[in-house]
Amino acid sequence: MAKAYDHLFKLLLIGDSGVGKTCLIIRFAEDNFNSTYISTIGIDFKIRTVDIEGKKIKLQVWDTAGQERFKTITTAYYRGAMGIILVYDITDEKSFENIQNWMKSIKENASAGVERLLLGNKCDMEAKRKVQREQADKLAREHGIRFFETSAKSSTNVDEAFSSLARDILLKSGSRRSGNSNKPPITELKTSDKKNASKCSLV
Ligand SMILES: Nc1nc2c(ncn2[C@@H]2O[C@H](COP(=O)(O)OP(=O)(O)OP(=O)(O)O)[C@@H](O)[C@H]2O)c(=O)[nH]1
Repeated sequence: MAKAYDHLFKLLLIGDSGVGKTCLIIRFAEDNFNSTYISTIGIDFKIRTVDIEGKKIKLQVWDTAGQERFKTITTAYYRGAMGIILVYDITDEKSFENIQNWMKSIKENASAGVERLLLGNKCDMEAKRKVQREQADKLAREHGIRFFETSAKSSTNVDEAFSSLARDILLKSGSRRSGNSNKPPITELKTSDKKNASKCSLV
């Protein structure tokens, strides 16, 4: 029997409580959204297989609780992750300021070569925006990582964000084997990101 996938990548979502980590995963894995807030207890995961560069990539996406009291449990899962998605809420400045602490937590707990991605979620709530796109763009550049504004509610950029991270992991694993890097530079993504940003603010 043919193998159902070519690669299995483990991804992890981290960020403050209430920024929308669970909703992003449910949108990505089940194409669904629920506005009732049920805070995650500990850790959970969902699976979706995507097609990238002709390869079937099975993504095992781990959802962590943002609440401080679960930190000991959740940080134990950092080590096994190949990609970590840092999420803040564009209507909550504190959740953006805390990204620096989440970055620190990655440094302390994750594997050295882990791919990171920054997401500003809830971009459907433009009227309540507190974090400007440019601020997050600057932070992402300082850390040399990609950045998307997303909405789990309107489905904006959710597939794009997960696929982009999976592609970077795939290219990295390929280049590790062949000794060269095919990863498009982060600046090359600017044009498409800008397009998505305007789409985002129109929602
Ligand atoms: N408007 C809007 N609301 C969202 C979006 N994503 C999540 N929410 C709402 O934000 C609240 C929190 O979402 P969750 O996905 O549970 O947040 P979380 O980050 O998993 O929270 P913890 O489990 O406590 O860490 C819920 O009421 C969601 O409906 C979004 O893109 N837009």
